[in-house]
Amino acid sequence: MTVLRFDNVSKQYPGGHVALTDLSFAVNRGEMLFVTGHSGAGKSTLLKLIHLSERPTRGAVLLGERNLRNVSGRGVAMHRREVGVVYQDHRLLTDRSVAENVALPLQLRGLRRDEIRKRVRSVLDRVSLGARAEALPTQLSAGEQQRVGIARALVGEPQLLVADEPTGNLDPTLSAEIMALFAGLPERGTSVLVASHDLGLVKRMKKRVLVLDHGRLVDDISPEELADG
Ligand SMILES: Nc1ncnc2c1ncn2[C@@H]1O[C@H](COP(=O)(O)OP(=O)(O)OP(=O)(O)O)[C@@H](O)[C@H]1O
Repeated sequence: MTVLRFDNVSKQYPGGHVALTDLSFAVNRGEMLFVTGHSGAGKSTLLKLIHLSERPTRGAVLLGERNLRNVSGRGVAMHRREVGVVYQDHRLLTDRSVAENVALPLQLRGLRRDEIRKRVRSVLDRVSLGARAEALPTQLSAGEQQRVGIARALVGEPQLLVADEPTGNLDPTLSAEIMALFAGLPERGTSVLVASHDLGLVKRMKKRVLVLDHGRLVDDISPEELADG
């Protein structure tokens, strides 16, 4: 089953810069893949089209059956419930505890307090932070902070998780830990799309890799090809 599809997508920013040209690919349910490429290749732009921070100039982006062109107003918030986003700088609220940060998306949806507590506890256990629920983000290590960001993106049980350079600020050991966490998500049905310019890290994961070059999709490497290499 296809979760995400790009059909001949191009993106030109106001001012004329062409960030993506005629991009087509599909992501299956429970698939993990990377998008890589040099700085400015268009990785962040691709992710922004998925969580509707940007719109394509041409072509169509579909989440399941839904063409995102037809999503606007309140539909944007609804759409973002189905797409979890992890940022490099994790964007946590520093005056709220770990548990409060993770609870936020569910509070915005108006879930009951006991339901929120249950879900937050469960997702913090999944990222091995059950014991740090009451800590403030500033009391955590960089890797732990990133795991809180991941928990916040997962707590709403999105069908797709997108992450933009999620290990950009982490050392190699912590980066590998975070990647292992992502790699476990597809087992539970969540598809994962990670943008990273760290080719060494990407290759070690032996997952599908989309390669962008100046906004064009120049390679779509299967896990089998990487396993052979
Ligand atoms: N809001 C914007 N307005 C105009 N041009 C933009 C805008 N955002 C990005 N660009 C340009 O589009 C191109 C692709 O940018 P994008 O951020 O998608 O690349 P990237 O592969 O994520 O790069 P990096 O690895 O450095 O984050 C770049 O040339 C960038 O300068």
